[in-house]
Amino acid sequence: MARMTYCRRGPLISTEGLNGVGKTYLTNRAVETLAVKPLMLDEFSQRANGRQGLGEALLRALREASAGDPFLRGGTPMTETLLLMAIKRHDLDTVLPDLTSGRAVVEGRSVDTTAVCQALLLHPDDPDTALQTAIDLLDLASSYRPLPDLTILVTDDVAKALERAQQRDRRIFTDEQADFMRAAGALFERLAATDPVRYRVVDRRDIDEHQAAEQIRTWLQGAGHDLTCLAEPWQGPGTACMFCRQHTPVNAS
Ligand SMILES: Nc1ncnc2c1ncn2[C@@H]1O[C@H](COP(=O)(O)OP(=O)(O)OP(=O)(O)O)[C@@H](O)[C@H]1O
Ligand SMILES: Cc1cn([C@H]2C[C@H](O)[C@@H](COP(=O)(O)O)O2)c(=O)[nH]c1=O
Repeated sequence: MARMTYCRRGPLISTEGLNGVGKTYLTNRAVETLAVKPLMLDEFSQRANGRQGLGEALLRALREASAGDPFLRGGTPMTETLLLMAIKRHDLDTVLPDLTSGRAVVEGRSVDTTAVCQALLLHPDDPDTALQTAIDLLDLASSYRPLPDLTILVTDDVAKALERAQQRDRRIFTDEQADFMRAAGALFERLAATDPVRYRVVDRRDIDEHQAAEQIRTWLQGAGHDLTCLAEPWQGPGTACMFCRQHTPVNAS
């Protein structure tokens, strides 16, 4: 068994949840009160005309192929899955220097969204198989890049999230898109329950926005402790940490 070595890298944190659930709003409120700010990596919808580079070009290709669908569905779910995972790997590549210097990074959506949305596309009428597929897709994603150290899932009434998303984006979701969102909400919650170590869930049905932001703040503050070295997941045991370059000793247990 590999022995853990502790690393001075910053924590990689993701926020997850449905469109309009308040991930960005609540995280920004939580971060406002932190003395040391994490680097915030934009959600996809914030990137429309901003960044240049390979990640943006891949996202543009997905947008064009899906002709305005909010869930980037172009009809070839596995190809889209691999491109989405490549974008999330690209996101990680862009923040490696920050993480290496010890800074926390918060990604608005990470590979969990990809796993949930693509699993639903592959198994629209079978929630149990969709859950297993989401777990399998996360496993695939974790061979591209390390999973986040902490994932904060924000949940709420789907109808409220939908209303906020529609108002913000000035668009009406079709009934089919609203159904997809409902199914994604249920799958996010089931997926989170499979990994209580990585996930924290904040449910806006139970607490007000001040309490929710305070809860997120506490989790962000606690995320930097006892982080271990991480090798590139596609390399074998005993390879150097991708952040501090230490070699993790490999011990037979
Ligand atoms: N408690 C709140 N009070 C007022 N406005 C809110 C609240 N929560 C969210 N909003 C607003 O609702 C909209 C959706 O919230 P936000 O952009 O944070 O959602 P999101 O989860 O990041 O969504 P997406 O994934 O679609 O980008 C935004 O316009 C935001 O300002
Ligand atoms: C990462 C990712 C995103 N999507 C969808 C979800 C949203 O409808 C849009 C925009 O995302 P934002 O980050 O909330 O701005 O993209 C997806 O379907 N699959 C994914 O992997």
